[in-house]
Amino acid sequence: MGSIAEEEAMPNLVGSEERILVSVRVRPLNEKELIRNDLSEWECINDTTIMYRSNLSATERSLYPTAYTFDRVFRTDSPTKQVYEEAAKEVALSVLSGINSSIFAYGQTSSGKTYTMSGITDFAIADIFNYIEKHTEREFVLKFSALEIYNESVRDLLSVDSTPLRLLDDPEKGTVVERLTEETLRDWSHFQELISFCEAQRQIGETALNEVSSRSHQILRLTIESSAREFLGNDKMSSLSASVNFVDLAGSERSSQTNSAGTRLKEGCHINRSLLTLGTVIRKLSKGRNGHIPFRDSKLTRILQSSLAGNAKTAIICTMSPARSHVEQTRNTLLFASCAKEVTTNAKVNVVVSDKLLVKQLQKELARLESELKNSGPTRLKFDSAALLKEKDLQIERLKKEVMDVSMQRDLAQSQIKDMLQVVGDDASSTELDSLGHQYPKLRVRSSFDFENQTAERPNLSNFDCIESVRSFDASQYSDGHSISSDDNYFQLPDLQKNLPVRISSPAISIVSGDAAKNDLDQKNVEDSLGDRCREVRCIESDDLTTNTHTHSTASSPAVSGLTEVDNRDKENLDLCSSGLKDNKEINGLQERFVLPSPEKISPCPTQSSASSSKTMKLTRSRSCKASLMRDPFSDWFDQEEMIQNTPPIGRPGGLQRKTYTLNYNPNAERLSWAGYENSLGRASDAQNMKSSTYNGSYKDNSLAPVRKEKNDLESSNMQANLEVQETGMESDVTTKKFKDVGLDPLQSEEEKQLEWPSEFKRLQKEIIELWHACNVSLVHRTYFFLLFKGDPSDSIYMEVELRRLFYLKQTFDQGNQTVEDGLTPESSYKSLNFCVITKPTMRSFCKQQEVS
Ligand SMILES: Nc1ncnc2c1ncn2[C@@H]1O[C@H](COP(=O)(O)OP(=O)(O)OP(=O)(O)O)[C@@H](O)[C@H]1O
Repeated sequence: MGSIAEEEAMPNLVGSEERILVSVRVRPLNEKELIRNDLSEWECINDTTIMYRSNLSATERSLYPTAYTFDRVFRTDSPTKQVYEEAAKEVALSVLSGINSSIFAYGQTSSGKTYTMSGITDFAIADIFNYIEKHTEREFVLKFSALEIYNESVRDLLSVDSTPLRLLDDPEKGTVVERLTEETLRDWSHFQELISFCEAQRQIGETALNEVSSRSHQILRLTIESSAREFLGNDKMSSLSASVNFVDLAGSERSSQTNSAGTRLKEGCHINRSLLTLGTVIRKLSKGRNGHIPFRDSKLTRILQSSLAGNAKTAIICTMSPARSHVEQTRNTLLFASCAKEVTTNAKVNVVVSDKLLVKQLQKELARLESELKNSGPTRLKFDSAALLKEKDLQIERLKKEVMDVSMQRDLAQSQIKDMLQVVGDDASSTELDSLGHQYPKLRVRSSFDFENQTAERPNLSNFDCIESVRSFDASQYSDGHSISSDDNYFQLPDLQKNLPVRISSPAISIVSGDAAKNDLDQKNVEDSLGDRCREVRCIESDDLTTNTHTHSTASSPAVSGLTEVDNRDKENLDLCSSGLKDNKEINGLQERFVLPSPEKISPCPTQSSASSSKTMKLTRSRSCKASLMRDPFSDWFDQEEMIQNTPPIGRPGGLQRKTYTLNYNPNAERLSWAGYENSLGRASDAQNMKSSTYNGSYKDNSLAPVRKEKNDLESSNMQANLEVQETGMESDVTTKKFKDVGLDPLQSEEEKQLEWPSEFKRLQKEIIELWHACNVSLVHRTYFFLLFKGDPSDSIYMEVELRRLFYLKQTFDQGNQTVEDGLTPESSYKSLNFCVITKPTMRSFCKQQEVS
């Protein structure tokens, strides 16, 4: 070993890969083996190779090698001193140079591990004391600790307290044993004293193979810190610190051979399990350190992790019996040894530097780096800054352009909102509507689309850049989770042409211009600029493309029957909803503050007139759209709370009443108007008709399609999106029962009414997203629900009802596939939903595109 002073001056801080030193020691046949005339089957043919003497059968030859080579092989007559000198000394004493080291004894029970290890420990400690005595220029501090792992519990062998100790993970030291006693070793006799104490403490039991069999893994650890005396206490002081482990493993054993039962059997199981883990760790390490190494699978491998694969020099001495009766176990030992040969560790000198010295070293390093930067810096910096400037310029240009676009969008959006406000403001000033509103607060703005018949007039999709920004919520497209905005209120709908009625000619609504390619950004920006006042457009449409092929038609046309089918399905869904919601506390908790919805709200059906209103579009189901108002929707909601609560919530005797209006957009004036509504204002008789419009169909007999009394002039003008303002009620007897059944009883408790809608709504929005992800199927039936948020709480009600339905479907879907009604499984119902949530700017963009086209 070189001078420690020299090594300290240039310590091996980097470390180097080094293979584990593996030796095999063969003990002589013991008395028992001799008595039963066991033969010695192994022969050490030289200092490094051991051979199996007997002829192997053909099968054995294919399985086992006959010769095994290791760093060193010790014959039966080799004394322990020789084993120490040649197989352990160098590794053990490297601790004096600040290098961690470990010496293991591994082998079958009664093979001589304890015999070998105790000798090696003694020799090593003696050598260490000798070294210390000779090197008076350094000051050494020796700390000794001892532990055993017995039945997977760690015990302090230097303490009489047998409480299991915990293992902790230290970022620097690795696994450490909590509260392990560390004795400062004074001299040789002190060491002998401690060793005797440990031996007395260690778990030993008698087995058929060994009268004093070690039933635990024992780890004796000696930590040595040393410093040059001349630097003691000054700035230059640094010290070396390392540990050497002497590990006497419990022996692998076969319960049949050890005749173990009860406690011994339990011990044997723990021993074998931890040794198995050790074997696995060694085997994996021998193949490189790629992949997971199960160090944490046993306390033994956890504690020895750094010795097996980290900063340590390691020697393993495998002990074996030469007896034929143990040949199988011996082969296992040799196999373990062969793997261990391939394992490398990375030992380095562990220098403990004083704080002052550390600061000095760091300052020096800093100065070096600064000078390096000065020398090579200018050219690189110049280059870097030029590239950076160019990039920034480009970025500024891009941003300027975006700002312009966004400003334009904002201006147009604001003007549109102004128009809409004006429209609704006019509405609000109408005495008639006011009175209607108070009587029937659940006003709807509905759009009816008929788009299946427009095949010939299908838009050239290339004309619809905005389509990219209005994407279908086909769950399959979202299986990878892409395209969902981080904003819960904002979704991108990738497949508009499949889901929305698109026409090039005569757009019903055409609003604002914008760069379709920047739709996403525009939408967000415009959305931001509008703030809470312009929330979003929500769309849920029911469209059975395969079964409900409707033509635009009159009430008596086949299309109507098709529509009825759709509505029937919706009714079924509502029924499902109704029955399923009964026990759902979560959902029931959401009902507060809401006027009970009518069936039409849940399953809006196209009226006859709406069915005929669009010549070229198939009307599969009416939609509900409501223009966003400038006022905060939620404040509006609260403003109108009283009105809602004072309003008979579920219709009046006489049944459903509704009226419809058409939302018309005048591209020249850039103005939206409610054509039907204006008509109705202008004609008291119409209003009267509307009021008397009664939903005659029974909820039970599937006649959900509401009767539309109003047919305005614009409906015949080939408008695509006829938005109906409908006022709904319902058969009170049927509905009250229904909604009572499902927990939507209007007679809510005061407490329930206090719950805040906005936060609930936020939560529901999140639920929609989750549902959407769960709905990972290709959809035949689709349900879209347009909802332009405004201050009218009826929107919220509508939304809520749809959500309840969703919840119910989700709930039943999650519970299994039990058929609910009419052969309709919750799964099929659930899967039949396809949700589109379209932001208002997206909608505008879409409409604008229609106008352009
Ligand atoms: N090389 C050897 N020369 C002479 N006797 C030996 C040698 N090795 C072991 N023995 C004897 O064999 C017996 C068993 O040895 P030891 O207790 O060391 O085995 P072990 O592997 O530690 O067993 P266990 O795993 O059960 O604790 C002891 O009596 C020991 O003296």
